[in-house]
Amino acid sequence: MKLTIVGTGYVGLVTGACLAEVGNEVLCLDVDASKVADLRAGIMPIHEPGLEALVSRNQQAGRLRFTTDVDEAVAYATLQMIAVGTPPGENGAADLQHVVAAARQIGRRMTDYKIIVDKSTVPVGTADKVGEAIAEELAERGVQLPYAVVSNPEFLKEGAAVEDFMRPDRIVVGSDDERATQWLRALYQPFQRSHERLVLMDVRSAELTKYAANAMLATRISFMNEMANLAEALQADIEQVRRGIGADPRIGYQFLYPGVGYGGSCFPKDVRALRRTAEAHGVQLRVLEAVEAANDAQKHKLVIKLVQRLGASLRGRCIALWGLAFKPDTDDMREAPSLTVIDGLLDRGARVSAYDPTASKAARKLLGERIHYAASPMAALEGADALLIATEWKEFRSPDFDAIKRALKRPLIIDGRNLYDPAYLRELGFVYDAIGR
Ligand SMILES: NC(=O)c1ccc[n+]([C@@H]2O[C@H](COP(=O)([O-])OP(=O)(O)OC[C@H]3O[C@@H](n4cnc5c(N)ncnc54)[C@H](O)[C@@H]3O)[C@@H](O)[C@H]2O)c1
Ligand SMILES: O=c1ccn([C@@H]2O[C@H](COP(=O)(O)OP(=O)(O)O[C@H]3O[C@H](CO)[C@@H](O)[C@H](O)[C@H]3O)[C@@H](O)[C@H]2O)c(=O)[nH]1
Repeated sequence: MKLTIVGTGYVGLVTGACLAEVGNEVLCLDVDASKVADLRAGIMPIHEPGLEALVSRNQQAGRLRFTTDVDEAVAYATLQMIAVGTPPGENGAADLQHVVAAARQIGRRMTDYKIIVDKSTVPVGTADKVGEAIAEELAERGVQLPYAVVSNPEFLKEGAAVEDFMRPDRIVVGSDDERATQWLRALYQPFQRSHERLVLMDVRSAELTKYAANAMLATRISFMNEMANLAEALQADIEQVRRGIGADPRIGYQFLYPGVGYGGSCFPKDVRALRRTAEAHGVQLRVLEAVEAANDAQKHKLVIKLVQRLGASLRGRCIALWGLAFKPDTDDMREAPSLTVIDGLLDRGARVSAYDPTASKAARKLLGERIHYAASPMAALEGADALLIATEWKEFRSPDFDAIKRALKRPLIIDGRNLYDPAYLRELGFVYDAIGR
């Protein structure tokens, strides 16, 4: 099958490469000419495990191409998948300008039946807006052509995006058009050989499903962060509590890790956008209000703990920070909790020496030279008064604690990801503060 992907970011590029991998011919369109030039030259715009090899293999096989030419992209395929960004607008609602622009550029050029697939995360009613934008463009041209708008939200996680796409738990397709449904069923057939994964529903329900899923996961995290704060006050250990509740199959183990708050390009913006949607329809989402407030507070937790140890002013102090990316295995800095930690440290007069295996370049774009970017975990510790951990990269899990102790001015570790055994670290002579234990 031939298909066009509009927007070659995290979702568009992974979707394009994975759909090419199963034999489709995919043309990825982007307005960012330098991104397209890099991709053509084999340079990946993002760090995502397995992606580079996948892109390169399918490029070489001629199944995956990149372009900035909108005429070519619209003419290329019946299936036009929109995977452009939907960043938060002024009041937190999803900004749909890129989605609508993508729809208009299709409407302006199409000459036959098109299926427009919304893969971007978009509020309920967006498929109608996309349909209207296309209808307006067609009317302007004085032509009548058939088209369908389908909602097919994406559930991949950064850091595991290729794996998530290739082995989906479910594929949600919201369609009110039988012909379009059949196309989508055929497109996803290779991903459901062992059992049916397609969850078919109406368009509006599919749009809401995406937000409901992210809101539910964000709720679990904020709930656990609050339980962790309570565990600290009660001298209980949240890690033991986590195992105790996760064993209940009704609860399960996943997404129960307390930490420095959720970040990334999805949970914060999607929780906010869902709240705005609800407000616009006169519905109060009290739970999500609290989820967001709890998360905002949690992002300050590391600095609060540090201040409890070193005092309110951090002037003259150097603080080492391990981890900048919002989660491991990505270089994405969008809404990374580390940014709140860094602001808190700099505001109190500290110098920050940070190490991240992949995200330093992306962090530098946001922070410039306000912090020092160390070349290795150990280099970040030289002369530092304490070590803070914001991201659970694998390479931080089993460090040389003797070397850490020698490098730090005082043996103080404040761990926002509960990587180590508190009893063991105290035995080694560290002052070790974690989350909820
Ligand atoms: N990042 C994730 O893990 C993830 C997962 C699931 C869903 N989503 C959703 O998918 C959407 C895309 O997210 P992302 O992280 O991939 O965004 P991104 O910012 O990484 O990529 C978007 C791309 O679209 C391009 N673009 C913008 N307007 C365009 C146009 N008119 N024509 C062609 N290209 C255009 C941009 O240049 C950019 O390269 C968002 O709605 C997001 O919420 C993201
Ligand atoms: O137990 C947990 C799990 C996650 N997090 C944090 O939550 C954030 C989001 O993590 P994760 O969900 O793994 O990454 P994303 O790439 O943001 O993926 C989410 O957002 C995507 C975009 O909508 C969806 O497609 C995915 O299904 C959804 O998991 C990160 O800051 C994590 O550190 C925790 O604090 N505790």
